[in-house]
Amino acid sequence: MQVLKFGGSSVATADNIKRVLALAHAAAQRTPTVVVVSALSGVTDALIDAGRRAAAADASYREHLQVLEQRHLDVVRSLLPITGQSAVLSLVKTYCNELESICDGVFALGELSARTLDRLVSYGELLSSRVVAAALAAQDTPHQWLDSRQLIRTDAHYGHAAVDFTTTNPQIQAAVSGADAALYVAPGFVAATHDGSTTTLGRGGSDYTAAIFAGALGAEQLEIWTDVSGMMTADPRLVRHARPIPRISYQEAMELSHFGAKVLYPPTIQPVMRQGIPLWIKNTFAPEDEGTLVEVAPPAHQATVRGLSSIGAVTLLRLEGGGMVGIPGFSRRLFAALAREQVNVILITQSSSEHSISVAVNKADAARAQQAADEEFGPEISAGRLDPLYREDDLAIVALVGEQMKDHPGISGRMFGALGTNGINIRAIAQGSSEKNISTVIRQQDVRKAINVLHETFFEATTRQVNMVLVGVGNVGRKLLDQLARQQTWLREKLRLNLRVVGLANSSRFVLDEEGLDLHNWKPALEAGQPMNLTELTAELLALNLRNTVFVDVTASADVAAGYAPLLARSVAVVACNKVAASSAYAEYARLKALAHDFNTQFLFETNVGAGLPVIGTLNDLLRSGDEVHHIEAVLSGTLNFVFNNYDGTRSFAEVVRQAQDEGYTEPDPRLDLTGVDVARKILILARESGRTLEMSDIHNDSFLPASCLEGDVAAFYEQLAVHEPHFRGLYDAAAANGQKLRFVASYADDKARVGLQSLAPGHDLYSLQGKDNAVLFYTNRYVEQPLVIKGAGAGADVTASGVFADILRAVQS
Ligand SMILES: NC(=O)c1ccc[n+]([C@@H]2O[C@H](COP(=O)([O-])OP(=O)(O)OC[C@H]3O[C@@H](n4cnc5c(N)ncnc54)[C@H](O)[C@@H]3O)[C@@H](O)[C@H]2O)c1
Ligand SMILES: N[C@@H](CCO)C(=O)O
Repeated sequence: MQVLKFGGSSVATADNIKRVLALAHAAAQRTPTVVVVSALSGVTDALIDAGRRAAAADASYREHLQVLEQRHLDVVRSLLPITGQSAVLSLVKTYCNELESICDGVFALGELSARTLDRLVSYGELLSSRVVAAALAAQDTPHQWLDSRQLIRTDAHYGHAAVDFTTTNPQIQAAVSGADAALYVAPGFVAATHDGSTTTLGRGGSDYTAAIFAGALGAEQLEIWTDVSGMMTADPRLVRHARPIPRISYQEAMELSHFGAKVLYPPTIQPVMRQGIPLWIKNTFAPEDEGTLVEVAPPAHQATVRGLSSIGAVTLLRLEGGGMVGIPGFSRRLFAALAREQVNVILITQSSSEHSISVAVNKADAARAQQAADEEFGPEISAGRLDPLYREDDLAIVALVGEQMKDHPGISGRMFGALGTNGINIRAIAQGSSEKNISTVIRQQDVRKAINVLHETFFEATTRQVNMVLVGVGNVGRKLLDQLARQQTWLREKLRLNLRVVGLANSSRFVLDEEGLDLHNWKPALEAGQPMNLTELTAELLALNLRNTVFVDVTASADVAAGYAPLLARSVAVVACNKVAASSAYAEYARLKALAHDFNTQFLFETNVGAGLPVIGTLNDLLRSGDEVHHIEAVLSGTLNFVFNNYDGTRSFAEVVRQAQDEGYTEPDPRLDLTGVDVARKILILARESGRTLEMSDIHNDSFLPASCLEGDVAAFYEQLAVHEPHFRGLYDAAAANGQKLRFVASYADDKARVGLQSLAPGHDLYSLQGKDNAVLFYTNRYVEQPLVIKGAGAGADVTASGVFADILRAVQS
């Protein structure tokens, strides 16, 4: 004996019912089968709506009932051959006439009682089960229609009646054992009181009907046929990679279904759990899919978290005040007051200080709950011993479910860590001591992000989505996009990162696309984007509320740098090769670092010094391991090193500078390189990263550039370089005469930093630098006689882009 239940979508149309017939027929070949059906999808709601209209003296209920009648007649006509239609067509009409009479009565009285409503909605299942039975008859499949109202006895709690199993079980057993059919069809949801008045078992109650039949008959299994392929690891409407859970315990299934996994009506579990009857959840539209098996003890599995669930539209109510500490009875009074108002409490937390109790309730119940509690505690509130009940709306509950969580340390740590690094604030936490469920209350608007982050953390060790916005698509930005495009597959396969660029901007346009831009063809999307406006870009990005988000600044713009703070404050990581922020006022640099720390995110700018060379990372490692930097000497300008390596008077100084710019070593404005400002910024950043509180004005800059080179624009600057050719030639000749080379050197020692041109002899550590190389010498407590040296290309779009790339990976992997 087995019981199969088909939900509303499985019987929504004639074609769907044909699938049900085939499945039922096949099942009955194997073993006697009871088929329980829901109403056609949408019918229960339509019946409630018709009843309410009638009660509100709105005569339009008649047209609504006609639509319902027509829908059922149409299904019969397309499902059955003409010869088999007449009996069931007249039955449908009879039922619909009864429905109309009930509604006419409601209309006349202007009142819809719970009892009448149950009577009204029972017709949904009566109709659908009769249609299915008639279709079986038409195809000569032996079967018997069972009237659940005569078999399932309940109390008179209309709308949510409680089953009297002592009477029900023998009635079901007698009805089935007395017949010799192999296939039975019964309406779900409906039952009756001892005196025959129709009741219903609560919304979703057809599952429960099926479980009651299965329990009474000691069925070998219960199958719930629906429109998804099992109970999913998370709501598939929220999580694209949600997948069916192959096996799950009754307890876990109950937790998940209580918490919003709508495929199973929670009471369903009880009758089958009592007898250990296996329960399958299967997909009518993909019967070959394995589905979910709910059983006593599913095999242990590596994923200790079995599923995730969420409930939206939650309100948190908090009773707080010194007056409740150590005094028994406050929680009893609170819960009694809520119970009197029929308020269902979804979650409870109380701090061990006993200073506050928080309860989560459905938003629809919140006003009643608040009033009930305020009335109950009126005297204490007036006396100032308790605060008025505090209410916070627009919240949701997100929960991890899994029986094995209790044996594994660190699950809640991973949960809170994953939510925290994504800027999701947890308002309350609840975990029962059985630890089957760890629940967090968060903002409603964070639910999608939270569920996805948690799904990735607990179910998708294989892929983590990273959402990146790149501002600046010049030399470095374009190279970075090339590198990302080339590495995307590798990142997915080796690092399990699905790195997507969801936003791009240059100085004129920006584009955001939640689905990710095509890295091989991003230009058309950017050109079709909106006019660049950083405030709008930031607002739109934050509104998308994507997980693992990184904002990458590859501009040289002070405006863009000024926009980091609001991003960090929402836990968006910032990766900058733009040096403006880290070299701005110390207070700003410190504020951004503190924001990153406080909001559990990253502010990384490795490429600010030495481009792709690991300079800042190495310095941080030295300090973290307890070393102390007391002296730095460095060549930090790729441009100036290139210029002084290539200038020997055979080509003009201006030509060599132009070549550096053409090859992509200079700043967008090359005067920043030639004046030494770019180098001053870099030594300032190194000093700060070494723990010193220096400002730009503390850096002594011995510029070698004649003052007139800075008057006017970049074109005028090149003209002035040409005018001052003898000056540059003089500098070169003086050094060459002594066998020396010109190097623009930055140094830091004794809390003082300076930058300037030096003429270095062959033995000097910085003498033999090639091309656009940089070199940094760190003298520390551990590197005393010989410095720690970092050396290599210090400018160039390719190396810089790879440094930015490394920072992005650091930001999302930390
Ligand atoms: N080139 C290198 O070797 C190197 C090395 C290290 C760091 N950097 C830094 O990289 C940054 C970019 O250098 P680049 O050579 O790619 O410059 P670039 O001039 O080629 O590109 C700059 C990009 O930024 C965009 N931009 C400018 N202002 C903007 C604004 N307000 N809003 C949006 N976009 C804006 C421009 O449209 C352009 O797409 C600079 O900060 C530079 O210091 C460069
Ligand atoms: N313009 C810079 C780029 C690297 O920061 C340089 O030449 O060093």
